[in-house]
Amino acid sequence: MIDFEESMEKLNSLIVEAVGVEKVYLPNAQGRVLAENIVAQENSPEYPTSAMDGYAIIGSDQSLGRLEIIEENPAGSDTEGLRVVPGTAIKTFTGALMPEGADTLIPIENVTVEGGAIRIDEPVPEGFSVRPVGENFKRGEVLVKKGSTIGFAEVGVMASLNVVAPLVVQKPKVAILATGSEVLELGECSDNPAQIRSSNNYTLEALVKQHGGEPVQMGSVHDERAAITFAMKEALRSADIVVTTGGVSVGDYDFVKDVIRDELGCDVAFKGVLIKPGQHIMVAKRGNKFIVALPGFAYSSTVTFILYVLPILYRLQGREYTIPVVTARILDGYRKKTKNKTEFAACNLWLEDGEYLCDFEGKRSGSSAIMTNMLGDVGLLWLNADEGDKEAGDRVRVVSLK
Ligand SMILES: Nc1nc2c(c(=O)[nH]1)N[C@H]1C(S)=C(S)[C@@H](COP(=O)(O)OP(=O)(O)OC[C@H]3O[C@@H](n4cnc5c(N)ncnc54)[C@H](O)[C@@H]3O)O[C@H]1N2
Ligand code: MOO
Repeated sequence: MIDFEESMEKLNSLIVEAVGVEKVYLPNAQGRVLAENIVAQENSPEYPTSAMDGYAIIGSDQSLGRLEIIEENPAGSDTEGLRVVPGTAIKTFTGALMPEGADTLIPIENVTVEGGAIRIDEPVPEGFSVRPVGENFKRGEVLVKKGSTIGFAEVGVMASLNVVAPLVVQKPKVAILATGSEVLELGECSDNPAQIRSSNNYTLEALVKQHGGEPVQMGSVHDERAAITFAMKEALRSADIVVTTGGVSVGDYDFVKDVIRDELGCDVAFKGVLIKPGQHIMVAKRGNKFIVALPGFAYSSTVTFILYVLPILYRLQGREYTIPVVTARILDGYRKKTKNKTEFAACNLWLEDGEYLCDFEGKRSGSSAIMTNMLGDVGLLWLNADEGDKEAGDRVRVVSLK
């Protein structure tokens, strides 16, 4: 077994070619990763524009006290031919272009209309309520950077630029296959008490979706060499990454590791890492496809997916990935379970008065089967192989899973 640091070096040195790009209709691009810089092709606004309902005037004319209303200028109308000359005002509404000659918008609340004129009740500073050219953005500015995840603001900014279909990164396909003769699929009837529900493949499907991949849900297969080989060959046909759970440790029915080596002829990057959970993890390549075999326990497969599959998934999208870590103060201490392994323990993690705090209240101890420890505001206390127990008040490193 190699140590955790070496496994990370080996993982990072794998060559990962980013998947392709595609154009997607803007409303459907939410959550996708942008594959181009979005550059403003115009100024916004392109012309000085009124920010209030009122009268377009020459600011210095307010000293005259009374200005003649010569025209009306609603939003969306062409201002060609409209011109404010000294002593006059053009009624102008929010969003309308400022007519030529005017430099100030006096709001309707600041004037009294008397016949065909306005009386200035409360003057405004020159330039008041006029949105200057390029207030929002200027031609040539990069407004949304390549690599950004498209959220509501990105959608809004692109819509304002008439970007109908931005170029986005294709979603890498991640095939997920659970193995185990004891596992039952969702909804499947049980015919003996030794069976358990398969949760791994659904946990991992959720993680794939959350991190920009397209899951290819393959369900589960029994611990049979031929069935595993068949399913993995199928998976390799369509997916960029094939993730399996179970069948990687030392039992007589743990065939996954053998199938990867012997039946599929993959190049194994590493098998076995000094970590808890997940020591039996295997990472391999076949051509430009990745095979990551995770241990069967629910907690182990989840943690190792986060540590070993997410970096590949991100790099396939052309994105950087580093394990998201915060420094927290531990409130109740932690007894390290291993002497020579890097340990990841599910803890509660929260922010209070600008400081991260963590504790183990409500967390169960036992085997790596315990998935309920991942519920709620969870983090992973990260202890290096050479670290020991942590006492209440210690500063610790925690992987943030928000
Ligand atoms: N003699 C040894 N026994 C074990 C060792 C070892 O080093 N020597 N390692 C233990 C560790 S650590 C782990 S982790 C597991 C990993 O074993 P496998 O990857 O071969 O996984 P399985 O044996 O197939 O399953 C382990 C466990 O997880 C349950 N499981 C399996 N699939 C699912 C699923 N889809 N959803 C939920 N739970 C699942 C399965 O029922 C088993 O209880 O090996 C230890 N043994
Ligand atoms: O690899 Mo196991 O996950 O330590 O229980």
